[in-house]
Amino acid sequence: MTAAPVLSGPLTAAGVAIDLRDLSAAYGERVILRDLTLSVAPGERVALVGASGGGKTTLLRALAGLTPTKGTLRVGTGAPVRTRVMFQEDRLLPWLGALDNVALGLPRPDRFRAARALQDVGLAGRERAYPHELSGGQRQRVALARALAHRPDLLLLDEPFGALDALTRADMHALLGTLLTDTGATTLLVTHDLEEALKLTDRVLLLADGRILEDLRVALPHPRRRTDVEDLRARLEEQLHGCS
Ligand SMILES: Nc1ncnc2c1ncn2[C@@H]1O[C@H](COP(=O)(O)OP(=O)(O)OP(=O)(O)O)[C@@H](O)[C@H]1O
Repeated sequence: MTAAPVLSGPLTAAGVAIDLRDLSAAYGERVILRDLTLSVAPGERVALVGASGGGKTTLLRALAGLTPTKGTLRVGTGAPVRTRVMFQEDRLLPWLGALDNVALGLPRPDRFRAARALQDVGLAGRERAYPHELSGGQRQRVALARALAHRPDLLLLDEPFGALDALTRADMHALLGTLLTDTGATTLLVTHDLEEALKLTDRVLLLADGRILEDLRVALPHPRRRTDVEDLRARLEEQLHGCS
């Protein structure tokens, strides 16, 4: 287990508000999101859970501007928004070392943030390591560092730990819990792991058939332990079974 580091000032960002009204999205004739209305406060951490095919990834893609939508979709106040997405696969470039992967796309004066971000995810000393020289968990740490080094206002996490074993995932939860508190980014996390949702976020949205069926606030202090979230998890599980 790596000690959870603390992000330094240069990596913090101002989260943005999200305002969706009657938002719909479709692939051809097939409607995926149906008249969604949702407000997310700046810096809020929200989990999207629900059965496969319910539209979670489509909603993330819409927020990243990658899926055409109808209705109102506002992210921030009109100024450019720094959005970063982290996926289940690390999507690192195999021919670049860890530091260069993190620095990719950063303006030259901001490159110092890459080393700092690697340090904050517990990979100081592995700057030159190529992706194939790192474990799956370490590669996801690099991917997380890459996202954070850009100081995102909006952080979109699409099942980022879905491919990791249970122990590595627990490590990543501890790490991400600390980093999210320090970054200030508005965060949306798509996950099938209810414990992950309840440990890391303050609000859990249950999405089914393109609609929000439940909007659950998690008013428990961080860091959260498994025992803290057990009741809520049972309630959510019931809801999930009810709509699958
Ligand atoms: N590019 C696409 N073209 C056509 N249909 C798509 C496309 N992407 C997704 N879909 C369909 O849209 C529906 C919603 O997909 P989406 O990935 O948003 O669901 P999800 O809730 O994230 O599912 P999962 O939990 O399995 O990742 C699915 O039925 C999927 O097959």
